[in-house]
Amino acid sequence: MSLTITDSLYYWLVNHPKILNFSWSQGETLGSSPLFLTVTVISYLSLTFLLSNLSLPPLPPTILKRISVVHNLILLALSFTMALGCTLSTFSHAPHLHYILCLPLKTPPRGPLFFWAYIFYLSKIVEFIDTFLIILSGSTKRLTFLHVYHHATVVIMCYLWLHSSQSLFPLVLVTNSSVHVLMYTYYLSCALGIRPRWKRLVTECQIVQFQFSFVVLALMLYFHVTHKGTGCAGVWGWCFNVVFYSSLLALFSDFHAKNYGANGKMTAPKKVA
Ligand SMILES: CC(C)(COP(=O)(O)OP(=O)(O)OC[C@H]1O[C@@H](n2cnc3c(N)ncnc32)[C@H](O)[C@@H]1OP(=O)(O)O)[C@@H](O)C(=O)NCCC(=O)NCCSC(=O)CC(=O)O
Repeated sequence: MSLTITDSLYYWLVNHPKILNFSWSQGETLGSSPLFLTVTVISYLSLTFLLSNLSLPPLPPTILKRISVVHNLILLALSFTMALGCTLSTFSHAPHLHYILCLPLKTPPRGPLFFWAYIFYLSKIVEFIDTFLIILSGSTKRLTFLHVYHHATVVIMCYLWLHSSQSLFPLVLVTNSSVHVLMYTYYLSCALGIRPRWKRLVTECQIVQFQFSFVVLALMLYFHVTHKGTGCAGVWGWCFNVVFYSSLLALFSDFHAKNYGANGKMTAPKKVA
């Protein structure tokens, strides 16, 4: 029985023909052109700026609650599936651990690992809805620089992963999707009217994931420099990730200090379940 479940999981998340034969081809795959990326990011930023300055009346709470519940459920399920799919793909398609930290130069962006990188990229566009939920709730003070900067920049990072076959993306993808399972469970509970006591744990898991990313980035650099021959694929993406994760680590540390204070207590406590 357990063998059947494992076989089904491998079929649907790794060996399905659509996954096995996936290929990111520049300009052909949906979302793979630089124009698509530019229009997507500029539209997100413009719409966010416009809608937040229009002083729209907030959506009635019951409607907002229903939309939030559906949106958070979708992203919770998607994050779980991406973490599992990419983990299983790594086990069955990475020849050795070294491979996921240092892809050989000119690795073509195809097969299961890149399929999950592509789904992850598209999921970051779906996450734009988070921003519109904040605007539609009327709590624009929650529309922080951290939030908008993160949502706009992470899409560019995922595009670069695919475009440059960036080494180490499988580890970052699995870590981030796992943290997002926790984060969307938190948001789902809030939308259902239950405010979890473990908000701080979510923030701390996010901070640990950024710290862990630096370990992974350092390992990739080590392999790149010491690798006999050509080094690892995606060194420009590596530079982008260093800058992006450093900024997120600083912003999240600041968020942590402001929200939970130096003694670990929430500075502005809300009703908890
Ligand atoms: C605990 C956090 C996850 C969230 O902190 P916040 O202070 O934003 O959270 P909060 O307690 O005010 O959120 C609860 C409110 O959000 C509403 N809400 C429900 N679903 C939502 C959704 N999908 N997106 C945004 N808001 C949502 C709830 O109904 C509730 O409204 P009400 O209060 O009215 O009942 C934190 O660690 C964090 O990430 N803070 C940064 C802000 C942010 O935007 N994070 C997400 C993207 S960054 C990211 O994702 C990094 C990563 O990759 O890990």
